[in-house]
Amino acid sequence: MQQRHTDIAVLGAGSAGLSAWHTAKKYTDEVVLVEAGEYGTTCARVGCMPSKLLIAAAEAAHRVRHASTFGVNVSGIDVDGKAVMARVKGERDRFVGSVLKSMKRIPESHRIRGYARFIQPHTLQVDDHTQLTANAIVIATGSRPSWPGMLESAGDRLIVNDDVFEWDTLPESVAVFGPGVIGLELGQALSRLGVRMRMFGVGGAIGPLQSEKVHQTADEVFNRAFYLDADAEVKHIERQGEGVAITFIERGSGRELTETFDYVLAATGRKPNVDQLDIANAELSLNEHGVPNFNRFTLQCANADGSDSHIFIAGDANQAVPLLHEAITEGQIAARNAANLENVQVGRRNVPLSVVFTEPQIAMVGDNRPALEARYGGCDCIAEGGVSFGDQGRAIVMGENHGYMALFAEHGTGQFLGAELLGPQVEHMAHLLAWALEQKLSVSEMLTMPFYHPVLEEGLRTGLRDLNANLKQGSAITERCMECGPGG
Ligand SMILES: Cc1cc2nc3c(=O)[nH]c(=O)nc-3n(C[C@H](O)[C@H](O)[C@H](O)COP(=O)(O)OP(=O)(O)OC[C@H]3O[C@@H](n4cnc5c(N)ncnc54)[C@H](O)[C@@H]3O)c2cc1C
Ligand SMILES: NC(=O)c1ccc[n+]([C@@H]2O[C@H](COP(=O)([O-])OP(=O)(O)OC[C@H]3O[C@@H](n4cnc5c(N)ncnc54)[C@H](O)[C@@H]3O)[C@@H](O)[C@H]2O)c1
Repeated sequence: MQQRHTDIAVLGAGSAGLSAWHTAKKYTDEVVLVEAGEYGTTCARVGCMPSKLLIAAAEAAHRVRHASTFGVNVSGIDVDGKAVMARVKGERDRFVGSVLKSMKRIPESHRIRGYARFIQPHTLQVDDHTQLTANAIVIATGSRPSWPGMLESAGDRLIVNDDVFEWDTLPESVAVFGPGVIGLELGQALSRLGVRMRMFGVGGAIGPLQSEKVHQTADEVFNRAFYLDADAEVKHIERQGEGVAITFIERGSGRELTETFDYVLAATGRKPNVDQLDIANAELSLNEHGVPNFNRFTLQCANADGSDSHIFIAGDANQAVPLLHEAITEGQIAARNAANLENVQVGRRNVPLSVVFTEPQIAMVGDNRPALEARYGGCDCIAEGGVSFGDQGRAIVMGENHGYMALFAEHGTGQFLGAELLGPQVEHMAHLLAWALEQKLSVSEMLTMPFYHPVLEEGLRTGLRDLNANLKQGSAITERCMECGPGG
């Protein structure tokens, strides 16, 4: 057994762990990165990048299929599943390759391969070959898919996102459980690629949406494209022959149907990889899910006795905001503080921003409505405005005029607070709004910004004008912004 000591041990060479390692290295030469699995990160191997590659193929198929909307007739469309998956995997390998290349910047002497577990608060066992003690530790072990027991009846046909990106070709059919972020992105992509797909949820949730109006619009728009029952009644799941038979009550008709699918894709959430760390030996204060309690601004964990720990937790492992850009920021903050235990500082956190790459896209900026209600404690301080993309000029031009945006601001100050967007390419608008929120702009200040014509952002201007009117800081909109250009 090798005995080793280091200033800082970083557990997990994912996006959070890598950003932690590089930050820590600025403060000390004694930083060890421990990785249990393959190098390459979840984002590049089975997350952000391969999912966007599959979506890109699906968009191509969708464009061709709907070219006749523009008077362009394409005879026949043939989705070559093998070619689709070959490109997904080929480009995915390129992204993984660039991560692997960047790993070379981390000397071998700073890396340990193996699964880390706590023996004591400062001591880790890595597989059965190394005992590592560290002055400070950054847990950056990520998360993994989780699913309810009922899906286990699908046997070897139960799959998760990781499995999709190993396919050599597309299957005939998939039942997706979980209309969350992963389910919506992958389910819609598969459907557009010609895979027979039904999507089942519980409790009615669709992605991260909270605004009733946006949620309702999403339910309608997605259901025009594919079968989505966000509050499904699934009676029975059984592994049968070459697939899985699912008995459910069909939305709309109310009929009990039994349909067979090649696979059941579990997209029912992810759980942080802290349950197999022997975390009890770290003597930390844990929440009801067994995840260490930590400070969101310092990433420092709390000891069981309430004092500050030498352990930090970053990225999906802490379950707070499981997004790539947050994982990187958290890795930096955690490592900076792990290297300065006597002078732990609050790190700068950006305003919440997330995008779901469906079509129409979903984007969330700032706190959502329930979070704002909680913050303002029912003081009637929040104004809401909104606009449909239904008759937005550029969206009509593109043949993508569906969706709705809800915008929030503070009464009195007129300060912009956040938004829920469902619409064409709202990823870009969401960035503008996040930047405006970072700058603490008021709605009237945002309205003084330039808006080109004809662009989707003119729809945003209409929404902001509606919000401004509801703030009682501007004139009410009686009709769309025709003086700003047609279809604004
Ligand atoms: C399908 C999918 C699509 C996504 N799309 C997006 C997107 O479009 N945009 C976005 O912002 N986010 C997206 N995400 C989320 C994003 O991928 C994650 O937030 C991000 O990858 C988390 O990084 P991480 O470093 O916390 O975890 P990871 O990259 O998973 O790294 C954790 C590492 O820790 C290792 N490890 C675990 N336990 C141990 C141990 N005990 N000892 C040593 N090593 C250990 C693991 O092997 C792993 O390498 C997506 C996720 C999925 C699954
Ligand atoms: N575009 C992006 O940024 C992106 C893409 C993919 C993933 N991610 C990240 O990964 C995280 C995890 O994504 P996810 O989709 O696994 O989780 P999620 O929490 O977004 O969605 C899980 C969904 O499963 C549903 N569900 C739970 N139990 C169910 C059951 N028994 N039957 C049917 N449905 C059930 C939930 O109601 C929810 O809608 C996201 O929160 C996000 O942070 C981000």
